[in-house]
Amino acid sequence: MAGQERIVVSVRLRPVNAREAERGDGSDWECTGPTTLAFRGTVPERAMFPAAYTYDRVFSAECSTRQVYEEGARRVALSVLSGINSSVFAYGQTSSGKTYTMVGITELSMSDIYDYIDKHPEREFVLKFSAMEIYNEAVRDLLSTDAAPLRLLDDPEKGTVVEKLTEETLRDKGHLLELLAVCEAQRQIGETALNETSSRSHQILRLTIESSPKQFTGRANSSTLLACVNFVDLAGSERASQTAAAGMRLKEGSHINRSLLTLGKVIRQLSKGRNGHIPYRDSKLTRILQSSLGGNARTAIICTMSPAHCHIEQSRNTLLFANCAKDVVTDAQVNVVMSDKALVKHLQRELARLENELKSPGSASCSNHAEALREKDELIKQLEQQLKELMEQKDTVQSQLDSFRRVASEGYIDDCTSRRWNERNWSSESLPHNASEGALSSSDTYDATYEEQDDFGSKELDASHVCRGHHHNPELSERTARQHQQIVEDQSMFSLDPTSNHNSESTDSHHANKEATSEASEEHCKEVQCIETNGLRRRKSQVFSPAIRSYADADATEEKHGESITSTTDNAIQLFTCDTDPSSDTEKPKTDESLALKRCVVSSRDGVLSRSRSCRASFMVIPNSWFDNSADMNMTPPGEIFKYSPSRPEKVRRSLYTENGDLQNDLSLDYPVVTGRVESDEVTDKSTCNFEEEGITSDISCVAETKTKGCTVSHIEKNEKDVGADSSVTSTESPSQWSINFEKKQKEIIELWQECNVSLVHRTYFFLLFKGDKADNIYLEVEHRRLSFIKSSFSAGGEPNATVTSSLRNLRHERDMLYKHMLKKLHLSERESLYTKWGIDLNSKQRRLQLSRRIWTQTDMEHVKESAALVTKLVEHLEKGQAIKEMFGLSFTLNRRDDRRSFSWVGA
Ligand SMILES: Nc1ncnc2c1ncn2[C@@H]1O[C@H](COP(=O)(O)OP(=O)(O)OP(=O)(O)O)[C@@H](O)[C@H]1O
Repeated sequence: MAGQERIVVSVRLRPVNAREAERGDGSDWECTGPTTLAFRGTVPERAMFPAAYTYDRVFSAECSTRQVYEEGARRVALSVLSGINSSVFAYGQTSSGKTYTMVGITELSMSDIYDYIDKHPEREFVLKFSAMEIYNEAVRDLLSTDAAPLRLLDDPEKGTVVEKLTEETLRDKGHLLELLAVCEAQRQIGETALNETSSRSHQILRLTIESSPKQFTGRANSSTLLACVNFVDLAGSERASQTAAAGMRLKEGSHINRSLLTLGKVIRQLSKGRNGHIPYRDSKLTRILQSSLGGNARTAIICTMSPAHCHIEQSRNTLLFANCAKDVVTDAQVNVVMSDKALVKHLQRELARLENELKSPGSASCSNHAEALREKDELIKQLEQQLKELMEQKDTVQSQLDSFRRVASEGYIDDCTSRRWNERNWSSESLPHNASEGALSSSDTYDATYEEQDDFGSKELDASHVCRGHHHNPELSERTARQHQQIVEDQSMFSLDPTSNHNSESTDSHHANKEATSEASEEHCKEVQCIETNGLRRRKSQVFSPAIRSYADADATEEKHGESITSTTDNAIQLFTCDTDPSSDTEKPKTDESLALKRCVVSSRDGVLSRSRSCRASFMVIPNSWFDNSADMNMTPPGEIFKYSPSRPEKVRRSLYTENGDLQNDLSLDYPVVTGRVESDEVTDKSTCNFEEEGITSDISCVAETKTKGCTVSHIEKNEKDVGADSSVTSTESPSQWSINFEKKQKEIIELWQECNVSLVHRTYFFLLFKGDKADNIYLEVEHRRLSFIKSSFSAGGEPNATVTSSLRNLRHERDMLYKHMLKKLHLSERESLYTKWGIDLNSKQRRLQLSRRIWTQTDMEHVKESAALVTKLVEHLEKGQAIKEMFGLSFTLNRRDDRRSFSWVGA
């Protein structure tokens, strides 16, 4: 588009004027082609000059000014519209037609420029016009009446500028014509011998054009173009002597020549290249036109000639000048105004436009804006309303949450805990000790509810809710029922909450444990609910031993207080509050809700089973349900579970077996059934292992050992003798048959453990505890049925349910816990040995994790034994209570006044 290019040089011959014709001075020049001018004259020195001259274009006398313009100047002149500076010169001797040509070219250019503007409405054009005259090396403003010469200033960016030069912004084309007329009038005109209207000055008409897009379409398209075009009508180039001027005219000629001579020098120098000094500053003319002469401009020079023979010398000079000019190279560039400036201008225009619109309220755009504002106002109102509603909902929920938390953390739990503790005290004081302990039925373990909620407070809340019977927020009933509906299906429903029946430190330790308990332990800390039947309660007092009667008496007392006993049908199942605080009689659950909550219950037909008093069980106790024949199972160390009283077995038997010696039908119910344990003080005192005296062992073996410490086996065996044929389960089997049955049952249980995702510690505990003793049959039987029930609940609905998911999660938590303990409990050598033994690459990553994931994953006996041994190893040296919290939330508490201490089955 632009760049280095040569000055466009053309030559125009004017016609022979009348004066020349009168002298018979014919034309010596002939345009032999569009670009060639040939000398046809006859002169002696002809051989010294070229016969033909070639330029970009030569125009004969017959050519019109329009043709000269279009073919010799138009492209250059209109470059200004593209942001390129341009200049059109007329060079020639006086009376050769310079003014005649330039006037025409200027007008035509202006016309084309306005046409262009009209054809480009998308852009905005600003035209400014200025005119100056260089006369006797003085610059004068042709648009000003002030004849004072103007100074030339050097601007770093613009180059040479004429100080205080008038610059008129053109309104339209007519305005321009007016100004041109003014310039014509202002130009110094002096009559010479050659040209009666000879221009004695150099005239420069300058049109500056700035254009920019009217609409802002991005910074890339927002550039403003700024350029100027100079129309230069030089004074005559003839020598001063030739003008026959004298005096004032002589002076004019010398100045004229000075500028012209400098112009010639500059052109000649430029034609040779830019290496040498270019004497721009030697004259006003060359200073002002510096950029047009070899600078950032596109230039056209039209050399005018008189064809008359008498002007042959001047004509040759003109042609020599033209020859030099055509070798001059300029470097035209598009002048782009900085985009930021253009942007500012655009924004200013946009601001002005908007201001105008605002001043005109009825305008369409203003109407649109008003509509938009109304819509936005509506939207804001709607959003504000929504926000208000949301805030109200938030406040409501927050209030409820606060209430729940308050109830859970302060009221219910504390009440519940204290009531439990009070109850224990109360029971201990008002009832024979074992009655209060034995009053709790292992059936509770099946009532264990497993809160699936993550929120500990919520769990606590519901726990307390159940514990307190119906001393609760009625709004929670439905929710609690739903939760229990799910919870009870969970394997963890067999969990017993370790916090429920803690020792004398229970309340404090409960809260302390709450904080210290890990997530896993929280998962394992579950609530249980106590459900029993009226029939059971009623028959209990008739069938059980005095100790039981004592308990029944306590129940009677409770009933007297209106507590939880629902007088419905025998089959009616009632939710029973865990903590039978007489003071909370009025807070007992309603029968309907009890029914809604029932899942794992003791049937009313199970009239011989002891009633449950314990509402809380912990994880490991479910299984323990079957040796948890004690109502205070969760307050009893594992070993004590087996401390059947010599005087009690019959009642135990009766609670487990029908009169025919068969297991109670309850054991074959769909609901898991647990046996009850009832102890008398006397029996307990005699049979219960004294953990303090004996120093409770700190590993799982203690359980087995305890079991064999004459607390259970001998009594059971004795019981069997007592019961005799009544115990069909065992009495009908020979030792060898029992051994076979045991292995078969054990194998099935192991399989069921795997299928039911039973706690690994429970498996270990159970596996190590029951190794084939004949008296264990009942436990095996109950465990088997319990697991069968769980398995059936797993597949209820034909697909895995939440219970399965929950059990798997718990199992994973337990594995994680074992994984964590590996590092603490196993030396590196032990671990490496285990890795090798269990087929884990010693170099593999997550070796411990792999190991934890493989424990109890198979059912072959070898794997089971190894798994049990490993689990035992991992949990054996735990600090007192730690296992409870972190693994099982299990605490067997010796709930005796003289032996109130927390006991973990994994060690004290
Ligand atoms: N191509 C042309 N056709 C017809 N007439 C012309 C042509 N060129 C010039 N003339 C006439 O010649 C006369 C002198 O022309 P002009 O004034 O333009 O010369 P000039 O070069 O400007 O002289 P000066 O330098 O003295 O001003 C004018 O009367 C003009 O009308």
